Amino acid sequence: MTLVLRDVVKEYAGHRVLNGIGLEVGRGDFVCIVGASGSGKSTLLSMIAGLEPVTGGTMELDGVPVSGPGPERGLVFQSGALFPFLTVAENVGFGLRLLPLPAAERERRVQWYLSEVGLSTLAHALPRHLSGGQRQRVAIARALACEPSILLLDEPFGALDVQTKEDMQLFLHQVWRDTGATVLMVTHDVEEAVLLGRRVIVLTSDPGRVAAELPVPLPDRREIGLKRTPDFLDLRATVEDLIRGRVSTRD
Ligand SMILES: Nc1ncnc2c1ncn2[C@@H]1O[C@H](COP(=O)(O)OP(=O)(O)OP(=O)(O)O)[C@@H](O)[C@H]1O
Repeated sequence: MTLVLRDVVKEYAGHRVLNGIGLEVGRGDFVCIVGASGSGKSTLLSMIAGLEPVTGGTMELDGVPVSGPGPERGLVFQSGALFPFLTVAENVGFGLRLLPLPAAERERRVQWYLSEVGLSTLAHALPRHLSGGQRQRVAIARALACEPSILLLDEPFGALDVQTKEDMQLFLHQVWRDTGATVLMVTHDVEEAVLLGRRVIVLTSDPGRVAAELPVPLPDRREIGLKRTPDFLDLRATVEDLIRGRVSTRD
């Protein structure tokens, strides 16, 4: 799986929101896109998800132009957006109904991904009985159950308290390692981007452009203690400077 964007432009009513975006995401990668509010992060992800057309440039998944949504791209939003009258298991299985799979395979995937996100015991619960973190786990399991080529996440932990957010960040990272998924996540949280990404792409605003693409010099197994290491703190400061539009002196 390779996602390639070349010179992508997005305008709303003649107003240029994104300009000349180039991006390549390969199989098994974990890429985080950060930028200030209004830099066009959500717009970029919506275009990759096929929910918004591009104004210019090209966007291809394995050489095929992206022209609409597809099951090979799994999407998770900040709100989780679960179906309130479906159980946890039914929510996880929802997207599978659209795939040509035998019933037994659907059931196997629902059970497997529920266990992967640690929610097997809540399979028959309704979303309103879950905590915010548990709801996001269901949303992630629902997206993963379709075994997408790429998982697209838009601020998935933005609405969670600090502790739950940290737990969920490490959880997502573990799921990524366990399943070999390809992940593209947008966030305004620089610390989150550096903690999780193998690469961090920084967008500047008005119009949104790629200011830098930075490799993250941290081990593949991430833990919270890494936030205090010099490599982490250096990269975080570099990204923050880039977002503020300061020329960084760090390499
Ligand atoms: N449907 C739309 N119609 C018109 N303008 C839009 C639309 N969607 C987004 N925009 C504009 O595009 C710009 C980028 O918005 P977007 O939501 O992509 O930014 P963002 O970086 O995700 O911001 P945030 O971090 O605050 O969510 C903003 O100026 C926004 O007003």
